[in-house]
Amino acid sequence: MLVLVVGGAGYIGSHMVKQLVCAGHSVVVLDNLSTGFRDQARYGELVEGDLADTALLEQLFNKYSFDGVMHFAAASLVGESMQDPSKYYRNNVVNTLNLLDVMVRHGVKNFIFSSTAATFGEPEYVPIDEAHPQQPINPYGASKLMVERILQDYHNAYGLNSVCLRYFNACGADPEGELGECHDPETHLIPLILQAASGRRESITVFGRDYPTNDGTCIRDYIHIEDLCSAHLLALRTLTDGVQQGALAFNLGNGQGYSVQQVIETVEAVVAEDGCSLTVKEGSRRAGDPAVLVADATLARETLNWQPCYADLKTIVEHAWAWEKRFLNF
Ligand SMILES: O=c1ccn([C@@H]2O[C@H](COP(=O)(O)OP(=O)(O)O[C@H]3O[C@H](CO)[C@H](O)[C@H](O)[C@H]3O)[C@@H](O)[C@H]2O)c(=O)[nH]1
Repeated sequence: MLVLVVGGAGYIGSHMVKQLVCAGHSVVVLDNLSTGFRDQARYGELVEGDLADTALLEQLFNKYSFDGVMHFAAASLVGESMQDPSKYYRNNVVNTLNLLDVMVRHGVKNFIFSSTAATFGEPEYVPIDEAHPQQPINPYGASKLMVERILQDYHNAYGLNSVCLRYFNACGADPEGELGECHDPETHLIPLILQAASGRRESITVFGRDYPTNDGTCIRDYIHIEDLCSAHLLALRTLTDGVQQGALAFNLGNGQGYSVQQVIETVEAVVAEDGCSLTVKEGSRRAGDPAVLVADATLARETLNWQPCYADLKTIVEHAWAWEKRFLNF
């Protein structure tokens, strides 16, 4: 297969490109390297640019006959989306429309879209399955839900087949240590704790201990990047093989929640093996954080035959720590 991976130099996209190449597929990466890194684009052919550039998209689709497109490029900071919704609707919705319209014009029918648990908003029940109401509470979640709805209409009108994969908490790193998480700024819990352990950051702050959970800290469903990527590959295959058609959507998580406190304790245990420790500070709640977010991913397991390999948080943290350790002089 020849696959276009948009945002293929970012955290999730770069792992996806490696997995596609290792599975014997050819990949063209489109990335403007604003959040992606040249160093992360070590597989596939890199084209620098973004989805706002429709002339570039036309050129790419004229040059290559893609079997499918995977779209990872998005702005994804909840807080920023409240301050600057225009950026989110333009980047995540308008630019995605540019891509979809080029696909339709060139008859490319298979599309895999990075969606998010944020499309559900405040959970009415957990674990969250696909039947859960989607009522996003921030522009980031709303922008992703808009694309989910657009994809349904594009299937009905233009026969575009798509799979939306709603990530819970993506984490971990390439088990071979070649790729990992490098957001700037970093906002995600596991890399922040690891940076506190490696000395790149002074401390980690717990955002609230007064949630209605066992230890008072928020619970999340941490899903290894490799498992996320394997679901994408299965999703693409189910479309290209003609097994499934339509505008599909699946929730992706392990179905097991860990509290912030449990994550900190797991990291402490892993980094202690290298003689490292960290300073934990107490903070107040972060606006917009639900107490518990856990996925019911039964549909993905049954429909795509998806079998995540890394349900154990310690292994996830070990892979992320191996990546973080390149900043230490070990
Ligand atoms: O310094 C920190 C950072 C995070 N947390 C806590 O750790 C948990 C996880 O926070 P992350 O920021 O790592 O992840 P989120 O659950 O907020 O974010 C996830 O869900 C979001 C939508 O809800 C977006 O999709 C985002 O990209 C995805 O990682 C939350 O309870 C948060 O309050 C802290 O206590 N301290």
